[in-house]
Amino acid sequence: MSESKLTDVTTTDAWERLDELAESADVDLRAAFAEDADRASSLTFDAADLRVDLSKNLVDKDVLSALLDLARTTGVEERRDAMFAGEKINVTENRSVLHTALRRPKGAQPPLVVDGQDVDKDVHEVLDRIYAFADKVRSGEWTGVTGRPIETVVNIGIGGSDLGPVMVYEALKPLRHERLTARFISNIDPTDAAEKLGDLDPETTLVVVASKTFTTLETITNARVARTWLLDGLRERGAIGEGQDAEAVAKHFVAVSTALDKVEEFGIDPKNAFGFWDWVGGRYSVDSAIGTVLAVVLGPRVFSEFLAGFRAMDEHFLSAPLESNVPVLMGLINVWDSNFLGAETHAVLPYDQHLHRFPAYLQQLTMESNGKSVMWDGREVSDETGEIFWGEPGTNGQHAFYQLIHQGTRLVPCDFIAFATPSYDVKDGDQDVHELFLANFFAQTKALAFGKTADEVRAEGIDESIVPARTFPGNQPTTSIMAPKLTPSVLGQLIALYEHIVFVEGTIWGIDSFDQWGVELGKKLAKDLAPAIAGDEAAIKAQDSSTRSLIEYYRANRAR
Ligand SMILES: O=P(O)(O)OC[C@H]1O[C@](O)(CO)[C@@H](O)[C@@H]1O
Repeated sequence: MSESKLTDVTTTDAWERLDELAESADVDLRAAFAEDADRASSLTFDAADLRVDLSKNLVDKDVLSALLDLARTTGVEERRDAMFAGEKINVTENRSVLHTALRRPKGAQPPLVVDGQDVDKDVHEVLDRIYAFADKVRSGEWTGVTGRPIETVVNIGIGGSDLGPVMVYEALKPLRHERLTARFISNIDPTDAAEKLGDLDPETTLVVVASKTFTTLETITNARVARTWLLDGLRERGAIGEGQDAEAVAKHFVAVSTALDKVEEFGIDPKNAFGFWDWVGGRYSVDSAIGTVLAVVLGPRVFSEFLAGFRAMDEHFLSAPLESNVPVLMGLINVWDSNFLGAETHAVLPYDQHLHRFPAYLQQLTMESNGKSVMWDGREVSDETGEIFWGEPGTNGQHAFYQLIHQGTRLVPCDFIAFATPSYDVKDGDQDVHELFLANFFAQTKALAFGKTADEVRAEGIDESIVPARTFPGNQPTTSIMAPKLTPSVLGQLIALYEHIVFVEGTIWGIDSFDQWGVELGKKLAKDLAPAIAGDEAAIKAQDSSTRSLIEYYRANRAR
């Protein structure tokens, strides 16, 4: 997208209209549902296998029509098509943004060729290699250096090289190979590696070092720690002798990266490395080779169903008209809530224990993507960007923070996610426990939308003095997302849905959702601070007084 095409969205007619509507319109959900018997059906949409009910949001026909104008004015469809075609829409890094190419089926037409690169061919070559490797590990043909089959796959990565794999593993764990489990080391806090490796048997452990850049301090440090752990462990039990380190590393370490030269420098055989490309952002990479741990433990069939799910949502995003395009509508409603109604945060509340890491995954996807204050032409934005995402699975959250959503002073839009069929059929006597669980899901969005009036409270004979405390204002916006079951495909659909929501919001705000310069300064400073922490007096003196005194506290209190 050329700079000249970028108009500050806040200067557009659509924005002005939305400002007016926010001043004048006061959508009352009780009244809106009472007046329009078709509200639920007209605001419920299907996208692939997802049923998405937007009717409990604070929108009416005028608001939606102005929001759709905003999407047209800001060229959401044109920029979407540019992204899928491989145009360099990541302007600050001069890169294409092609995570959607990772899930194109073999033989998709027309083929995707970008800058002379046959993207489809490259994607499927890597996928085929990953699947062949996964099959070998799963069948027991690939063994550790002592000939024993692999039992634990340890993924070492951070950010996008961790959050996606761990979230998907947790979500689909019942589908894992019966011999294989996965563990995930991400934090440079030595506790993480110590606890995750401590009780493992090096003879049956395979380490996947996952890093797009292969320079990330946490990952490279943890990979070295794991290599030392592996070699020491094998030596201690006499499993390897002098000169066998490289052989052991070759059987127990594989790597995933865009920087295959650095993988080799680290000592991992490039034969055991799976590549991807700079046009896959870290937080958009779970469906690239970064998912190798998943292909191994869950299997190639599960992984390909997962990819097909992403693709199904991509097709919806590409082809549905704006008026029924779910990622577009959800992105627009998020803009309405945060820029016009003053919502400061956005909760995502999955009613499925297997999705317990989904909110953490979405935090990186949404906040690293859209936490920006300059537009892609370098000018400062004129209004808020980047929603703050947070959440926990239901029903746990109900007993923790829902009070604030129901009766606090803030507007907290919530996405509720649930599945018709549970992973486990459990009965409490005659009671289907999943039905109890879903009763909570339905009850919460109902209570948030319609509340409980003072008269309804009084009608229950409540003492007048506590009627205000027991009244629920309602009118809290929610979106309900349901699907038949949490399958690999449905999970892929959900992830792609949020990827595209982020894209829509970023396009409207005119920001580059695909860079992450904001994390660079801290990374650099951490490296620069190392000498001061190690006791270099000159380096300590060079610090500001607060940092200096914190380092001095550390040095005085570190027990060894
Ligand atoms: O995969 P890498 O290169 O190790 O990076 C890990 C993560 O670090 C970040 O660059 C941010 O620090 C993320 O965007 C990325 O997912």
